[in-house]
Amino acid sequence: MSLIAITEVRKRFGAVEVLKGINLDVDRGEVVCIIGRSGSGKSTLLRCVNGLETIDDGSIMVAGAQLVPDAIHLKALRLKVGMIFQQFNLFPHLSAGANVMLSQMVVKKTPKQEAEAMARRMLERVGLAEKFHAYPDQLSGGQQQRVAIARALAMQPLALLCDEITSALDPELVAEVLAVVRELAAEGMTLLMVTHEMRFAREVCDRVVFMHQGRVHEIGPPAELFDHPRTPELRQFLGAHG
Ligand SMILES: Nc1ncnc2c1ncn2[C@@H]1O[C@H](COP(=O)(O)OP(=O)(O)OP(=O)(O)O)[C@@H](O)[C@H]1O
Repeated sequence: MSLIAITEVRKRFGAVEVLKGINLDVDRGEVVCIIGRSGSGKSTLLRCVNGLETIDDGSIMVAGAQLVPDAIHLKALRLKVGMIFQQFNLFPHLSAGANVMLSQMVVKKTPKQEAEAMARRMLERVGLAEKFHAYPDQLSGGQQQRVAIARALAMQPLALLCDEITSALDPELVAEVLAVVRELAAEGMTLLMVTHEMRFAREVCDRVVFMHQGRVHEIGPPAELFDHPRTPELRQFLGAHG
């Protein structure tokens, strides 16, 4: 059974249908990258999987449970699925360690000592063991994003959703964040990522989804999509972003 099963999902904002019947299954341990032009619905799809947006039609199952948009189910969902955004969203008045501890203590009710031990382990995992007491404004953008990854990992999610997590970074800081994601992929973490990093998508992901105008336009292994695009829309997209 797939870890994430998206079936015939439709979503509209007012008169505009942004997702027009999306079908996508993500298996445990699979790394799936979503690519596509601005406005094709990539972020909206990820936000639907995390329950940040409700869907108008279709179904989303995570680990066998139907996504139901009420408070109790959303809390359970967020324990299963972590999300990392373009903006790091760290609390500026809290240290890196406290940022990683907070959601564990608030959402999972983890005791402080345990949350701190987990925060130390997760900061070490993203290469920031020595930054436990540093505040966000003392960290580079790449380091802040790695703290955000540590925070998501501390919740021990079954899958991580990543929405253009390197887009707000200076080019020289992109590699350190992608290196962390690469390690997570190698360790077997299930990842569903929207990315503009085509080289990363080619090297790391198992399957690529090309979204176009609210639909899955092409899907397959990276070598297939990047080297043998079947549709003019994907050829044109790759021509502009290759
Ligand atoms: N909350 C909202 N209210 C109204 N329209 C929205 C909302 N969120 C997204 N949209 C619209 O839905 C469409 C798809 O947006 P979405 O952000 O999912 O695209 P995207 O493929 O992720 O684009 P980008 O690469 O620029 O992030 C766009 O036309 C956008 O303007």
